[in-house]
Amino acid sequence: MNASATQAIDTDFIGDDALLTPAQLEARLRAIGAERYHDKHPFHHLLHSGRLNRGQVQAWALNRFEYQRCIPLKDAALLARIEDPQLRRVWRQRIVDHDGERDGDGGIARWLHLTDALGLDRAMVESGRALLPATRFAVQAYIHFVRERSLLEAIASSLTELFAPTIIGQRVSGMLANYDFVSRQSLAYFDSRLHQAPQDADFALDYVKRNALTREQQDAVCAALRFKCEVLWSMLDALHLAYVEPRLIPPGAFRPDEAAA
Ligand SMILES: O=C(O)c1cc(C(=O)O)c2c(n1)C(=O)C(=O)c1cc(C(=O)O)[nH]c1-2
Repeated sequence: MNASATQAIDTDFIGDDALLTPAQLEARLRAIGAERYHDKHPFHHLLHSGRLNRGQVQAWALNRFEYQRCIPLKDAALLARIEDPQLRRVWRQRIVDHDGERDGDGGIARWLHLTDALGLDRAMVESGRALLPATRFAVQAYIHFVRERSLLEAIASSLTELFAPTIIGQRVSGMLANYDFVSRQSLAYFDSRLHQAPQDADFALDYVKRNALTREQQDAVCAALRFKCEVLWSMLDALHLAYVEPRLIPPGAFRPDEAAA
């Protein structure tokens, strides 16, 4: 689909209530990402273009760890509600990807290599005690959404991953080019995500296209993706307000100047 076709779709107002074809549903989902994914957030542009200092990058990695830590919790909540063994078999791989098969393996461990490499204290990172309150609330909102909504909406809420490979590619090349305190090795987390995210997203997209069989379900799928874009967006809003401008760091949250060695 070309860019003008993407922009032509109003992602909030969906005119009539006719059933969409699977291709039309996919086009709507892609239009939501094109408009609302967190690659449009100013904090991401600052991060990728080298305009953050080490303390600000530390704050990003520390807060993103909360998202990483909770992804397997939300996938376990989702898994617990799947009746179909075949679907459960596919979905459980997401938990393995994050937790690994043994200590030191998997996405969470790789994210901790990044926070280590950035000079953050591992116990502080793992404790979550220096998180921004809004990070905590956004991540919890995602877990609650997956627990409480229909399985179809829960699966649809993972569809932000459709848009992740592009931003990950930009992030890795941008951070390597622009920060001398970031090495290829410390960004190893993203190497795995580059092949995991498309597999996960393609599977979830195919699932929602085959299972959203009424217009109401199709609208619910679109709303789930909008919700998830808001989760990611609000996490970056919080980072921007606390660490870029107006530098309003909440009480108890990470203070870069003190921690940056
Ligand atoms: O780096 C990113 O921008 C980014 C975005 C997303 C996303 O779009 O939700 C995920 C990830 N990374 C990621 O690493 C990850 O494991 C992940 C799991 C999920 C999910 O909703 O199940 N999203 C994402």
